[in-house]
Formats: sequence, structure tokens, C-alpha cells
Amino acid sequence: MSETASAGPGAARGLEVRDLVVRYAATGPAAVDGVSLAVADGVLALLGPSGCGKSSLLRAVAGLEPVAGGDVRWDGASVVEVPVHRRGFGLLFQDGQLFPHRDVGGNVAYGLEGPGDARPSRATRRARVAELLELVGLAGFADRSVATLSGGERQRVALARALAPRPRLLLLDEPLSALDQGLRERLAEDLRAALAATGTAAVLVTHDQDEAAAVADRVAVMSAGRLLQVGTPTELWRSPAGPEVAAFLGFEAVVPRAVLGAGDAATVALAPGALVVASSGAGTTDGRVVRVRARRGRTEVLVSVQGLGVVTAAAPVGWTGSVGSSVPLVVDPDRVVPVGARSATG
Ligand SMILES: Nc1ncnc2c1ncn2[C@@H]1O[C@H](COP(=O)(O)OP(=O)(O)OP(=O)(O)O)[C@@H](O)[C@H]1O
Repeated sequence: MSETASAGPGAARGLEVRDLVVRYAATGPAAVDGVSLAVADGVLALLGPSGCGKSSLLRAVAGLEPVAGGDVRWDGASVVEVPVHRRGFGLLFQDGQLFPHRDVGGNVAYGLEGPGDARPSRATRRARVAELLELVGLAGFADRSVATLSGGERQRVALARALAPRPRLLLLDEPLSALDQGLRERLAEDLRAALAATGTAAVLVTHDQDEAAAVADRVAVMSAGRLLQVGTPTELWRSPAGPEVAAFLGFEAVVPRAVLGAGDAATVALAPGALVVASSGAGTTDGRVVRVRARRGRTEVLVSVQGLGVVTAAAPVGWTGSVGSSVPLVVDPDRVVPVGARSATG
């Protein structure tokens, strides 16, 4: 099912992308511009805004886009010349592209249908299909027509089909993007569990930082074809490498610490809730209320603060204040992090 030249002892294990370049035009900026990363096990999310090159990178790893420079290696050997279906990588896209003329079981079994001797017996296939459907939360669905499935169920079937041949790496391109928010959160958890239970290494393309954090062990933040930072979700949130990473993760302001009244020049980023509405007289700064909103039991107050712009302050549940009024604010130091303090790339 997979094909690579044998690699020497001590070679890197798993996927290694080296100085990869992907170009769609001879001139102008490259879609992927010299990216290096490695995935031996676990899940790596490629996170970044639309057009930053995430899909191009994933497609080049899959073999669906030609490589203009650099290398894609598996266990130390280049796979650039290996055709897509021989790389041993599974693929799952936003629209799982199920076969409409096959039932659910038939779709999952497709991944088990090797030619001739490689094909497992009918009984083995049935058992494996049942096992995979159970893994993705669809036990008993084997005989259902795919036309009767919801969007979330379709993606679960597509995941089961992609996992069926036990790929050595699963490549996922925005697999949850077509689903609505609540469903996306649930499926993100289930996706993580299915990958962990099968021990499948994966690369997940997403533009959603919450989804990246929910599914991936490590997150690679991309911008304009380049990698800005790679780290665990916690590492990224604790120490974003620069203002662009901070903004993309959802920090609301990147300023010298002195702006918060602490008197040092280091650059810091404020997470939502870094400012807290204080009782009158207790504030260290003031803000003007722009909007008050209740979210999942929390009260969030958008405040405009000199030197910071508009940020989200935390307030006691049920807090009421009128738009346009001035409120005292204190800083919650646990929601303020240094920016660019140390590099977490690699
Ligand atoms: N087939 C193509 N032909 C020409 N240009 C392309 C092609 N595919 C992508 N691009 C360009 O390459 C750049 C990177 O696109 P890519 O789809 O990899 O980004 P992305 O981060 O995955 O974005 P999105 O989330 O919107 O898909 C963009 O400028 C895009 O317009």
C-alpha cells in the first residue's frame, strides 16, 4: 500500500517536510515558501488565515500538487516521486465525498478493498467495518443509505473510510468546516478520540484556532506561505512568537507593558478578559463601554481603552452598565502574556 526507498539507520521517523516550496505561477510569491516541519506521531494542525498556503502544503504532502523546491520525506526517504495512492497517506476533505450508490458499510469497506490476494475475506471486512463505525459513533449504521445521513454523520463515515486501510498518516483538509458550530465542537472531540484510539498520526488544516487546540497536539501557525511558530496550544497561548501570531490566536491587543501601568518596555498581549470591571474607585484604568453581552453564563463588556483600542473585559455575571458610560478596570495578570519572549519554532 505504501512505497518508499529504505532509509538508513538513524533517519527521521514519520513525515518530514524540508524547505518546501509550492508555486502556481512562475513569478510572484510562492503559495508555500520554504516550510520545514516534522510529524512522527500525534496530530499537527496547520492554522492560518485564508490563502496562507495551508491547503497547498497539505496537498503537496499528499502528492496532489507538484513540489517546486525542497522535499517531502517519510522515515527518512523522499516520497516526492511516489504517486498519491502509493504514499500510504489517507485523505479527508471538507466534503467527505461519499459514494452515493453505496450504503454506509459499502463506503467504509471501500478502504479495505485491495486487489486480489490483498483483499481481506468478506467476514473480516464486515467485522472491520462494524469496528470502524463504532469508533466514529455510528454503530449499526452499515445498511443505511448515505442519502439519509446528516452532514455530521457523513463526515463520520468519511473518517471511518479514511481510517479503514490503517493509513500511516491522515491528511485532513478543513474536515469540519461545512458543519455548524455546536456540531463542529462535538466532532472535533470525537475526531481527536478516533485518531488517538487508532494511534493515527495526522496533519489537520484549519482556520479555526479552537478546533486546532481541540484536535491537535501541536499547532503550526502559517502566514503568507511561511511558518510563524510551531508549539503545543498551551505554548502558543503562553508565548506567541510575534504580534501576528498573537492576533491570529485571538489576543486582542499587543502593547508595551507600560501601557498597563507596570512600567516596563516588554511587549505583551492581552487575552479576552485581561481587563476586569472593578468596583468603583478600585480601577487602575478606565474604559468606555461599547457593548455588553452575555455569553454562556459570562458577562463580557467591550470597552474602549486609551492606548489599547477596543478589548473584551470580564464582568460579574448579571453586571449591567450602560453603553457610553465609563467603567473602572483592573488588569488580570494571568491573561497577559509576553510576546516574542522566546522562539518556539521548530
Ligand atoms: N490551483 C491553484 N491555482 C492558482 N493559485 C492557487 C491554487 N490553489 C491555491 N492558490 C493560491 O495559493 C495561495 C495559497 O492557497 P491555499 O488554498 O493553499 O491557502 P489556504 O491557507 O489553504 O486557504 P483557504 O483556507 O482559503 O483554502 C492563495 O494565494 C491561493 O489563491
